[in-house]
Amino acid sequence: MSNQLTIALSKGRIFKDTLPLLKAAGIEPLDDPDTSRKLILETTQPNVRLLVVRTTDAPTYVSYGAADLGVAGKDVLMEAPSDNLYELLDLQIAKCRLMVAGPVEERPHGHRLKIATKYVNSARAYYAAQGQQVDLIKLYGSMELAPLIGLADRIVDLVDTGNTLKANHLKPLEHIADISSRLIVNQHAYKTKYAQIQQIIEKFNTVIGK
Ligand SMILES: Nc1ncnc2c1ncn2[C@@H]1O[C@H](COP(=O)(O)OP(=O)(O)OP(=O)(O)O)[C@@H](O)[C@H]1O
Ligand SMILES: O=P(O)(O)OC[C@H]1O[C@H](OP(=O)(O)OP(=O)(O)O)[C@H](O)[C@@H]1O
Repeated sequence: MSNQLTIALSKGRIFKDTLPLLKAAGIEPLDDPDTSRKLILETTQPNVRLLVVRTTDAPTYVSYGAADLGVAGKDVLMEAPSDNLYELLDLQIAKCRLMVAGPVEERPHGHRLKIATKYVNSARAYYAAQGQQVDLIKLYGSMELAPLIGLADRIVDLVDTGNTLKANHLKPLEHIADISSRLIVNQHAYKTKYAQIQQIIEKFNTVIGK
């Protein structure tokens, strides 16, 4: 049986915050994804490689078994649940909140609330639970722009420091969920590579929460 282990990570925040965890497990990439164009990174452990994927694609690679492990934000996992994977560990990295936000000075609106978001499924579930009918507008980024320009009344987006909201004359209104990144594993790989994965989890646990 192959002891090759493949881990899917997205560039940027998740990659940077996962590095200290990987390092504790003796895994260090041989290339820096910010400067290299390589999408498969070899590591200091010859049997471990990292895949550089888009944030929203990490669960897909793991779900299909193209990666054994991956790191994904809870926002991504909530928005598009995948089959064939387990959420193993809360890595306590990339922490933020999924929130409803709106203009500092709310304009009166005589219509159903228009909500712009890239998290349409999470937003739909949230408003359904509130018993509130809203119109959802799917965006892929720069959500904060929508209320400024009259495309929507409110947004559902991630908030950390609140600086992006503030810079755009918006304020947080309602808390939907606390978000952090999770270690996800393909269910089949978890069985066949159990000892190897368990070892990594133990090393990760020595760093988490410090
Ligand atoms: N401001 C933030 N503070 C802390 N964590 C955040 C923040 N914004 C996003 N995150 C978390 O980090 C994850 C990755 O976010 P990141 O900004 O690196 O990628 P992205 O912009 O969502 O993806 P892409 O650039 O591929 O479109 C998100 O899914 C979320 O869980
Ligand atoms: O409350 P704050 O600390 O300002 O963080 C919130 C911002 O962070 C995220 O964007 P990010 O910085 O990841 O940019 P991106 O969505 O363009 O990747 C999110 O979409 C918000 O815009």
